[in-house]
Amino acid sequence: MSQEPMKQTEDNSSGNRTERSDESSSNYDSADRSGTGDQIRVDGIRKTFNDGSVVACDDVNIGIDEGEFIVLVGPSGCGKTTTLRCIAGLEEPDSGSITVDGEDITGLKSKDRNLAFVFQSIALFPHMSVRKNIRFGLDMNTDLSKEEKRQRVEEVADTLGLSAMLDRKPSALSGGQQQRVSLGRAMVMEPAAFLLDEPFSALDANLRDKMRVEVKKIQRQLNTAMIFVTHDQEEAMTLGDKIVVMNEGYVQQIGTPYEVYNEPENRFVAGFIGSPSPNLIECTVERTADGLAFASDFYTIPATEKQVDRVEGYIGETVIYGIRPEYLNLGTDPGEFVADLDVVEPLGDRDAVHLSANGTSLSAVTPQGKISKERDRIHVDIQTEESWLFEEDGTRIV
Ligand SMILES: Nc1ncnc2c1ncn2[C@@H]1O[C@H](COP(=O)(O)OP(=O)(O)OP(=O)(O)O)[C@@H](O)[C@H]1O
Repeated sequence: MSQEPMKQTEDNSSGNRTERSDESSSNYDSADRSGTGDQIRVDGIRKTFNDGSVVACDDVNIGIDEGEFIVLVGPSGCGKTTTLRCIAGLEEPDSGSITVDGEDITGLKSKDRNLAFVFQSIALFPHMSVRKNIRFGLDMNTDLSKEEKRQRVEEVADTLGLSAMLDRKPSALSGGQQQRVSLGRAMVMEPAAFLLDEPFSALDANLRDKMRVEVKKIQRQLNTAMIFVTHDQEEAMTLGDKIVVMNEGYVQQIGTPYEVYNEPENRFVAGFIGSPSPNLIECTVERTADGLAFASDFYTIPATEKQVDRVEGYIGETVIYGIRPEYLNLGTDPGEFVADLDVVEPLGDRDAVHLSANGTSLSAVTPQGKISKERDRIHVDIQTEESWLFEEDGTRIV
């Protein structure tokens, strides 16, 4: 999707406004955020590489409550890992600050931050037992007594279901068990927060699903904040209490999974979250005998009451009409328009139905088996109340 990156301008987890990045300054006001009670605050982080020619992330503002599960999600290269590494102290930001429990930790070394980083690759010590692997950070960074360390390791092993495996070497564990040991190494340090960078990317799909549930359960149990990076929007939706959607270095929206799914603040978020992707249809705003409508290549979609008020000023202009696949009703007779049936793709309990209407590709989702693959033309209705409208540059209108 060709689109200018947009930057977040107002941190409000239920709805951030966005503006185009070519506008020079952000109206973000850190004073607005004082007293938010966030345990961790990322304020205005910018990080560039190669003498400033690569902007990895910019103007990143995130507040994380105690015990909150935050997921940074976005396409490859959008700046998620760099943001996480700045929080961890593995990269030094060009500007901005990071605060934990009210203390500015921006200048602290990684080891002094009391944050535990769990990497993409598992990286256990192969010659050490599970027990020693888990205890490693305590041996290196604390002067706890032997008994205190034993107790902590055993508690963590118990939480992770590793008690029976403490004397095994990592090679005698499955991939999922190894990943749990690496989580155990972080947990034993009792950090203020866990930072996880695509920790399940090396696991097969089934195990990844299981680990997601486990990590979420463990996080609930510990009630410790977690900042989790993934490029997988489905993983973000299942794990996050709050999701931070990033693109081209900028935060696009921060919200709960339902907020980013139901009320995307710009065209990028609309297109990135949800599978199959929503229909984003180019239309011209027109005045009709009945009011206002959006003329596409295949159908003139009437504006809803809510939309009429907002699009008066757009008559004659191009807008993007967004509608999720589940809000196209198929097989209604007579239907608002007719489309060609291209492919029916079984998803399990539902089918994704791919259509074309006068050259425009559309997707719908129907209950399993509702639409026969044998049909070639199909009537379609749009549940217009569920639609979004964007300006051509991607800014949400209504
Ligand atoms: N050490 C570095 N030197 C130069 N450029 C870098 C460096 N680290 C990251 N970048 C660049 O910064 C941008 C953001 O990278 P980053 O790794 O943060 O993205 P990401 O969203 O985590 O991507 P992925 O999902 O592929 O890991 C990319 O263009 C990347 O090439």
